[in-house]
Amino acid sequence: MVRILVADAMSEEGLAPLLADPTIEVVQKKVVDVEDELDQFDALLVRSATKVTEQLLQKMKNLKIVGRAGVGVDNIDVDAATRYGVVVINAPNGNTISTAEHTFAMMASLVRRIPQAHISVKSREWNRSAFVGVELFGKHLGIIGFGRIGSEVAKRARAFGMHVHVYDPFLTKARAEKIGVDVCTLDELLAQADIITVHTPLTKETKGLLGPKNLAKTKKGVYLINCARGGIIDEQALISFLENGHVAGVALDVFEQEPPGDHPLLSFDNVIVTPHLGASTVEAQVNVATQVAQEVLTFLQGKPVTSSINLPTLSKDVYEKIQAFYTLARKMGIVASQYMSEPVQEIAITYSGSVADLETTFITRSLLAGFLKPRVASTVNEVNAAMIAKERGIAFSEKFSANGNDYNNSITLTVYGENKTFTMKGTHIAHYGDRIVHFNGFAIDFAPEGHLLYIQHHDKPGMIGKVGNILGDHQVNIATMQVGRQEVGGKAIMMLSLDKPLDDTLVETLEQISDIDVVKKLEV
Ligand SMILES: NC(=O)C1=CN([C@@H]2O[C@H](COP(=O)(O)OP(=O)(O)OC[C@H]3O[C@@H](n4cnc5c(N)ncnc54)[C@H](O)[C@@H]3O)[C@@H](O)[C@H]2O)C=CC1
Ligand SMILES: O=C(O)C(=O)COP(=O)(O)O
Repeated sequence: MVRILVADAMSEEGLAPLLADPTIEVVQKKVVDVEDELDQFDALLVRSATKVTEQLLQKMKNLKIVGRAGVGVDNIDVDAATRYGVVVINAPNGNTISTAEHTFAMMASLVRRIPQAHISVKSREWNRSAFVGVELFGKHLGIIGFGRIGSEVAKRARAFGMHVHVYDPFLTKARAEKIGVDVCTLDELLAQADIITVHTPLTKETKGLLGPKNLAKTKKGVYLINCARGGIIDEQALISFLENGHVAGVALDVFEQEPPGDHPLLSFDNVIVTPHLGASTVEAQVNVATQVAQEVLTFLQGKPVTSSINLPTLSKDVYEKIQAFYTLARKMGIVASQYMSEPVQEIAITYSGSVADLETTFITRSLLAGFLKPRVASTVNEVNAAMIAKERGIAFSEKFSANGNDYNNSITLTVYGENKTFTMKGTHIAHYGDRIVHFNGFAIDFAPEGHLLYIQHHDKPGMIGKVGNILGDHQVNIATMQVGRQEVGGKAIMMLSLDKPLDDTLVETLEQISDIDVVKKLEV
């Protein structure tokens, strides 16, 4: 039974596919209420309230995936999740419209002082002259961060007859032209805008982006809006610029600390606030919960997820094309790691023929995961394989060749160890399966599966018989056997597939046969 912890409030309608699955148990409780069972969950679904820290990840020993029903993953320690091999996914566009609409609602409320007027009338006052606002029409709106939400805000601003100026260092000219906005530098935006709204993620670069220096570059009487993340507008600087009257008003949906408690900003009459409500609509909540529920289900079925933060993203089509090579690569990694039972400095992978045209990042990670699995105690998978390889000082590289060298496709793996180098080549043949066609300098043809026994020996009559007799005497049945040699009477190899794993003592017995140089058990 798969167990999923839904730690923040989420739409039941969105979670329906998980709730309806009889193989899944969904527990809808806060983390603090399931402290004793944390190691029993396979998946964790959160919004922004639950902090997915390294400590929590450590406790959730069985966790495979974290689903963020929303956009921002700043409440999740993605690096730690990656290290632990936990996939992190989000629902990037389910709440875009709701947040853009909320931003607009805040903008209109801010310039027309609707919250203040509302409180006044509710207090039985009728003070029309105290609430004279300004129009949005004809005003210059500066949008910092022109992604999904920023661009939806721009569309609405244009409908209101506003001039839209955009600053986003990652925005391509082509996209800006298509949407028809004025792309400018941050300084230009700060100097021109009557209203500034921020729609970036919270990163090292955007933290305090509107701090004392940049706020000083804004027009006197500017209005500011933050429906993205607390801290993009520096709260201390904001207080100073409100106190000196430079900033005419502020609308905040988000805070550096949430909830903000008794924050000084809350004392200003011209600061209007909501408790992180950007995504809080029925529609957005159904959208984001549906997206993460579907993705988690897909993931638990062993299929590729499309909105992962720490995995290469694959479409279903691409996944279907790479799946065979993904499996072949994994097996090659497992075999190579056991054969090269020594410290390794570099792994070079060459993709040839049809596989060279595919998205190979995932295939490479699969190979690395296979290679590292016997060497590391912790979970290793596609999520953290590249990171673990780097941590262990194992460099890896990919090369591509259009020519498959007699094969429609092939993956050649070269492992550089401290004392030796090992090469193997594998191919995937439709309706036949995975085959290793070169092994350690020998042409051969075997399936990388099950209990394999590799023997390197001198090409002499009777060698196969000697091995066969010993295995037979110990009730070990040989399922298949492939042989290869470099030249008559030279070095030769046998690759045996056995019906059961071999005891180490038997390996030692085989090693003692004269003319046998190497015996390796390879378990795939
Ligand atoms: N208040 C709420 O309830 C919600 C808040 N959000 C927040 O809104 C923000 C935007 O979300 P989306 O538009 O979906 O994200 P997005 O990823 O589509 O857009 C972010 C944009 O910011 C730009 N950017 C990154 N660094 C920048 C920098 N230093 N200066 C200027 N631009 C920069 C990126 O190029 C990108 O175009 C996020 O912080 C998200 O967490 C999202 C949904 C709901
Ligand atoms: O999606 C986002 O980034 C949000 O900020 C929404 O947060 P929430 O899911 O409403 O806690």
